[in-house]
Amino acid sequence: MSQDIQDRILKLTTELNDYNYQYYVLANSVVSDFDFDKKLKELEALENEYPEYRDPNSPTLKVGGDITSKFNTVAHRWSMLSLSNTYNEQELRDFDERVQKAIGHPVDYVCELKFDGLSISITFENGKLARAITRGDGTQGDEVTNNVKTIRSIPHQLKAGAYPPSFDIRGEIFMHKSAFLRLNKEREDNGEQTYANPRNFASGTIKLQDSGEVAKRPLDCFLYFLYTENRNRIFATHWDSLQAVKEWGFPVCDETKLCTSIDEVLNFVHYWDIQRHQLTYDIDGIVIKVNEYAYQEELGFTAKSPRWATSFKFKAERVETILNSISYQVGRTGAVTPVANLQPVLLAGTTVKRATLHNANEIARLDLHAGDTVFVEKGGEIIPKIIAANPEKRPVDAKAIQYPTACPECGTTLVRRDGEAVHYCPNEDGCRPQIVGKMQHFIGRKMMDIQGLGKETIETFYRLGLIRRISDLYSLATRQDELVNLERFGQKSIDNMIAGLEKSKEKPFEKVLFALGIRHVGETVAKKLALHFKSLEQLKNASIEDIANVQDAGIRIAESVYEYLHQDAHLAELDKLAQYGLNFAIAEKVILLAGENLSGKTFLISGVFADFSREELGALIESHGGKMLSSISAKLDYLVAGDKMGPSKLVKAEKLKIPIISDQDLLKMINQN
Ligand SMILES: NC(=O)c1ccc[n+]([C@@H]2O[C@H](COP(=O)([O-])OP(=O)(O)OC[C@H]3O[C@@H](n4cnc5c(N)ncnc54)[C@H](O)[C@@H]3O)[C@@H](O)[C@H]2O)c1
Ligand SMILES: [Zn+2]
Repeated sequence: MSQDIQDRILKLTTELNDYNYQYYVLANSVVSDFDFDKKLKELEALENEYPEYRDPNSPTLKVGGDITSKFNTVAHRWSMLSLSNTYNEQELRDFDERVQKAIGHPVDYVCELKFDGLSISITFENGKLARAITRGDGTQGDEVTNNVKTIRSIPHQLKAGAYPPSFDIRGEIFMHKSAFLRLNKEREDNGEQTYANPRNFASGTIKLQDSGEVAKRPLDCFLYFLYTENRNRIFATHWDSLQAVKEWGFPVCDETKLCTSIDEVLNFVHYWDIQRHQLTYDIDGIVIKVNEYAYQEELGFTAKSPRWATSFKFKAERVETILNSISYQVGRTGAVTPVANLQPVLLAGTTVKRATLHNANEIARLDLHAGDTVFVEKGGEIIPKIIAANPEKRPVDAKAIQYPTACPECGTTLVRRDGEAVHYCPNEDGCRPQIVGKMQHFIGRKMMDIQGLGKETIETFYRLGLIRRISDLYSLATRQDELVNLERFGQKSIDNMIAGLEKSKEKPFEKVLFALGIRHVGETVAKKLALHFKSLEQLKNASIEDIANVQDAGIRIAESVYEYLHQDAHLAELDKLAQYGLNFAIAEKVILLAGENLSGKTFLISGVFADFSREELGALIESHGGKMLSSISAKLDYLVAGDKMGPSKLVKAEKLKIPIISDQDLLKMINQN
């Protein structure tokens, strides 16, 4: 018996420590929060009964750590703890009773949304953002100041005001659902790994080493705790401190409420359990904090969390439905994605018909059988996910789902590389979705941005046998006689398309590299490779190691690029594209000038310029440490204006008194000593 208990404790400890590592360090959820918390509570109960078996490293004793070796480790001035949690009302009432008993009478509570992101502690010295540190193990964390500075809602410098000379402010960094969906889709299209929910995306982003990349992924932040010396001499309550920090310029969530009874707290909880689906970001519960600082001190802390606060966590909505079938979709990089087709069912306000299954591992992990009844949840409240099959409802003789061995589109045997979870169809030149997908990717707005040519036209041209590979697009100019006979394709459309193709030849090397659609090469990787190697010739001569050494590139990307550039068919295609005049090297003027003169300044480019494309100017600014903004706001330092700038931009810039400069002024700034 006691051996059983010891084994169970050991098993739970190991499992939970592993989930923590996956969650905090790798930004990955292997189990649902509910199941994690259930196991943690089971372990806690066992340890209380049999303290002799408690592991000193038990997850019940410590805050899950996110410390990595990538950043400086910095100590917190005030330790940064977790929060106790509950999934039911009675436990919330028990919490209130414990508080009342300790204090001797009812108290006020501040109710806040529990933002589902990662916590951050930001130090301000004399009104200036000095440091930002992740929670880490609660005592010390990773210093990610530069990354946090890219978050627009966080001020870098406070306006003069009545704030203490030195204080820490804590809050949650998160990503809005719309940004998550957009960025994840881009990653999927590029054959890059996707994130399961906005929380994982946000925490993966804050741990990137390249702040430039962080800046491209819009993060947001709400602040909810103030710490400073002698805080309770400045404010009597948490509520008062929140009102003050809002005035100092910090983003504080408006949906925060002061409640005078536990019933009022429960009303707030019930309201948000329904209304949370309307928010533009995810919350996973409600945080309840004792308002009065004096009472907080009276109540104190456990090893892991304050006794004066707790959280009520919402259970992810879960429904049962039937797995009708699985479709296998082939993407443009050849990656095969299994998708579950479900009996339509209502979940968190929308009808769910399909759920992603990621890859063969996921199907095996769920042990899916044909016709299974499955539990479906909305992961991060957005993407439906199959959590488990219900074996009790499995039809007799149901067969386990077998992952296909051949491509559903072209019949080629699928391959799966060592260490990769995804199956690929290797038939790059003969598999329709890959051929068409690659050409559609090539013409995209962020790639070659070819005007006058759309995805459907590509599909049609392919069907008619006019184009089979990217280079065929550039041959269309000399084959107009074949085009004029096409239905619904007049001379004007042809002219537009040819002009669009011609214009695309000006696109810089980095865009061409991205547009080729090499597996795992997204926009940022392409840019880094282009800047580092400067030309296709040099990239071709690079070893896998050389490529992997480029910042954040990594071995998987390096292997993919290397392989691509060592296949005859690709080389022949690249030769043709070079003959058509596409850029396969970085323009020299950009390289020669690289420096730091624009460091810390923000720019927006508008209008057209005689000597530069807008992209060249943007690259020039970035290569000298400047930052590009996408709209005019008070954060903008300079508007670089060319001819034909939109009048509304001009008016807005003038209103905000933003200096308007020419491309020549910009060059002067860059070249000054
Ligand atoms: N699914 C998994 O694999 C897995 C693994 C580890 C942890 N988890 C989940 O994470 C929990 C433990 O994580 P945790 O310690 O960060 O606890 P938590 O996320 O349950 O609660 C504490 C955190 O809430 C956040 N928070 C959001 N809004 C807040 C507000 N208004 N005021 C104060 N804090 C606010 C803060 O970041 C704080 O650190 C577990 O209980 C589990 O649910 C899941
Ligand atoms: Zn195929």
